[in-house]
Amino acid sequence: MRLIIRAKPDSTSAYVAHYIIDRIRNFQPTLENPFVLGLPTGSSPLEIYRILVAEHKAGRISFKNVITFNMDEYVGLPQEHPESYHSFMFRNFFSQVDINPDNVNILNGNALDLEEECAMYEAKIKSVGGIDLFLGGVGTDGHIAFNEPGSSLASRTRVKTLAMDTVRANARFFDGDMLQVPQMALTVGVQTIMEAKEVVIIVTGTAKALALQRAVEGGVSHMCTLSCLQLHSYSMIVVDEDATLEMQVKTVKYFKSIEEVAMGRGFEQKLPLRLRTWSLATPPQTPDSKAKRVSRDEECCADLTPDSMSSRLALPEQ
Ligand SMILES: N[C@@H]1[C@@H](O)[C@H](O)[C@@H](COP(=O)(O)O)O[C@@H]1O
Repeated sequence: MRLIIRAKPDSTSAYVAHYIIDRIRNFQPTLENPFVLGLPTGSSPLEIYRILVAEHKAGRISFKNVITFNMDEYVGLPQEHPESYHSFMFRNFFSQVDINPDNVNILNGNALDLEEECAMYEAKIKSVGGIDLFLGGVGTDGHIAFNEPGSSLASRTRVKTLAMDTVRANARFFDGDMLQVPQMALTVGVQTIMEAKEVVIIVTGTAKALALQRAVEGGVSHMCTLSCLQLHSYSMIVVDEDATLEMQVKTVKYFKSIEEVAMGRGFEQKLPLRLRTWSLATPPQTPDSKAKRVSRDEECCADLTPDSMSSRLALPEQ
């Protein structure tokens, strides 16, 4: 798992938006070989969508050959309700870019048979070859999509009852009235997310600091489903400084130093060639180079444990 730390929410969002743009561009999607993107709702990705739209309008990115799958949708809320995730996605993103509406997939929380709807969603993801990059946010209790604490780490797309904390948090979108917030949702499962080739999560603000701490420094646990990313071979959490407030200073410095090394800053003479040339800013271009990149990633992490990094970079002990 990589942890990228930026100073403020804006620079955090900008990093993620440009990362996604680079990924899509390098993939060079076509009608026959589209890029498959998993997407979230919530306030965390709003600035990312704004940047993606702006970059599209500037002619720097097209979504014509991109297929999307959204993470979740409320049960029982009409699609045309302004707070449905359908409305959110079309308002903030889809209606402003060149995506083919047929390529947009969002769970139908009003389907007659919700279980069948979930099974069909899983099947559709498989039929397009799986998700290339799943973007997500996190709830204050560490949930990913709507996989609330206690969700099975093997879960797949299903109906989920929301935790009281989530209903309370989402009441801000429903005039502050918890009674208006749907109490059930359809959500992709933890395993559905884990099967994406790459997972990128944005986390900003002090309200998410405890969740981030548990996910990064704690063990893998169904009580903080974001922690599942510790078991993903190609995952990245992009955070602002505020979100790191509950983590050990040593952990924060460790992840910052990893990025420094990856960017080759200051260590050109001391590090082996493979580390000097390994750059976080250069995403893989093809499935083949992606495989190579993963192995280099693992290679780096293998000999850059927090302890070895501390001594190599002479990080002060906390
Ligand atoms: N289902 C969504 C999640 O996908 C999202 O990550 C979370 C945090 O939202 P926000 O970014 O508004 O804090 O809210 C909801 O629970």
